[in-house]
Amino acid sequence: MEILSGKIVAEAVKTQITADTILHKNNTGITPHLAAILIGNDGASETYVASKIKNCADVGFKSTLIRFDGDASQAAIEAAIVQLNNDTAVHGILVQLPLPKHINEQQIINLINPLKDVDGFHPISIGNMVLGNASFIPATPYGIMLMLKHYGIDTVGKHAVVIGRSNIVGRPMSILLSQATNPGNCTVTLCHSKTQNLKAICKEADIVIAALGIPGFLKADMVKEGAIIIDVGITRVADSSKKTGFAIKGDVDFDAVAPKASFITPVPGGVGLMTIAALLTNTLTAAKLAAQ
Ligand SMILES: Nc1nc2c(c(=O)[nH]1)N[C@@H](CN(C=O)c1ccc(C(=O)N[C@@H](CCC(=O)O)C(=O)O)cc1)CN2
Repeated sequence: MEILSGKIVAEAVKTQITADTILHKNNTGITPHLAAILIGNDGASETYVASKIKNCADVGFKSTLIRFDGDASQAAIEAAIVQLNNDTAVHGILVQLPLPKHINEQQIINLINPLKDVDGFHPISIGNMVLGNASFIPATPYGIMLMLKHYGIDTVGKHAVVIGRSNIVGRPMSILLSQATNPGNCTVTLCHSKTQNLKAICKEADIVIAALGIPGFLKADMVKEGAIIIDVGITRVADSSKKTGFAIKGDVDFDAVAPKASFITPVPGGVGLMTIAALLTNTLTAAKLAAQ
């Protein structure tokens, strides 16, 4: 069994981005610039956005954080997006999810200029991804693809089971793994809360992507010997032994599943870190596109 380290791969991706950013600055005089919108004060979202801002600085990007109170109006958030769309010094825009219940999420996403849609959530980005055209790929599935590639894992012809059909992870992951690339070229089964015989389906899988948000859901008796296990879960579970008061738990029962796996991602230190690395990759691409 080999652990797929998000820490190692994300560092490698960031080293490459740092070098490319220096080149881009030397050639164009332009510094890639990411704008992040954070609404409310959800603890996990605060952590992820803070990490995005820090990582931008690490690779030589500019970043701007725009904060709204949790009761901000749809109109106020939309006005901020329009302003960022019109700001030629900003290359990438993201709105941290989830949003407060009173905000229409799709309407917000639809408003982002697709050329600055570094989260890859805009319908144009999703459409291009499905068609196999150049596009911004949602950061978590993109990060997983970068990780599989880094470790030289051959996925061609393999049966991949994706558990979870969210627009930001499961659904795009199923599309990417089905594309005629390597990683890719998988036969994909996309499972969700209404799937029958989930255990039997998982047991058939050469690759399992667990992205359902239930800590420890994937047990050892649900996976076959030698399977590749990718854990997308990042649930905060109360843990008084931690300074923070919580532990981060994946969707995989790691200790029980790891001995059966050929490769497995840890939580923390796996897919989460790749999400940030992929976002940086998309932001540099957006800056390069703007300079053309
Ligand atoms: N606008 C977006 N919102 C959300 C996305 C996204 O891609 N775009 N994905 C997730 C959250 N997410 C990024 O925003 C994210 C999740 C996890 C991590 C990460 O680094 N995890 C670490 C642990 C960090 C910690 O909690 O201490 C790890 O797994 O090692 C980064 C980004 C939902 N929202």
